[in-house]
Amino acid sequence: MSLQTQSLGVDGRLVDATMALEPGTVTAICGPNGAGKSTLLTALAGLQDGAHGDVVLDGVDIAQLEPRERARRIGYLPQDGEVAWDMSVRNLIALGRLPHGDQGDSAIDCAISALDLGSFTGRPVSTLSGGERARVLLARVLAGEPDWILADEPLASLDLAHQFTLIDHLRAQADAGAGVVLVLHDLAMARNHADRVVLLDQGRIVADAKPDKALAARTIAEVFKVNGEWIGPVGQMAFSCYPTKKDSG
Ligand SMILES: Nc1ncnc2c1ncn2[C@@H]1O[C@H](COP(=O)(O)OP(=O)(O)OP(=O)(O)O)[C@@H](O)[C@H]1O
Repeated sequence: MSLQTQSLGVDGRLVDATMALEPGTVTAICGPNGAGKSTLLTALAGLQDGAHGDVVLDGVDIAQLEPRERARRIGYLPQDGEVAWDMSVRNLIALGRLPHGDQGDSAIDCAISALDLGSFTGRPVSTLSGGERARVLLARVLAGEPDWILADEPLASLDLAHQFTLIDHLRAQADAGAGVVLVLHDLAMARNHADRVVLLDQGRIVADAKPDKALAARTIAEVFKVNGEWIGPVGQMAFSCYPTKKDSG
């Protein structure tokens, strides 16, 4: 169940990304705006136009996989998920079963419960708030029960309670053997909840290590140009930024 890349690149956007992702773990991809996080995640899903190099899933180049097989194995949530046409929440989530060609009621129910969507199932998607819609789109991915869950900023529009519910659920998926790869802007979420952080800057991997190493304060200062320090107990840390100096003149 390994997912590996070799010299993965997209001209002008991603350079020579080589890594081996582990099933059963949560990996966070972090970095400043424009660093190449979404490009890397999309390429990992085999969906990035113009990508060169290799993405290998269990020894097979994903470019060789039939799209339906690839979709069964890799669930991908893009950054700004669009809903092409209006339908009920349950029907949209059920689309996650398409690669399997079955109804998958228990998987759909499980995804609905994981994302706390029980009271929304009959609602048209067009009537949901942004955060509610984001949860539905993620539930569609989970309903497909993929081996790999690749999600681009899945926490971005969720309130605090739903962020933690989702992180707990993704951790449970990893504990059950799935590989979880998340683009995260929230460095504290990455530090506290990921097993590993891949840090990108200007299209290059500048760190690939356990969160405390990849997100050391010195590295954050170099990459994000923000000085500060980690505070709080392990597992509940926050990054406290130092005030920016202002010119007195
Ligand atoms: N379709 C495109 N064509 C050309 N360049 C693009 C395209 N999409 C993104 N880029 C550029 O590629 C680089 C990487 O973009 P990417 O979306 O991967 O960054 P990111 O790290 O996910 O950024 P953010 O945190 O802002 O979402 C950026 O410089 C971006 O402007």
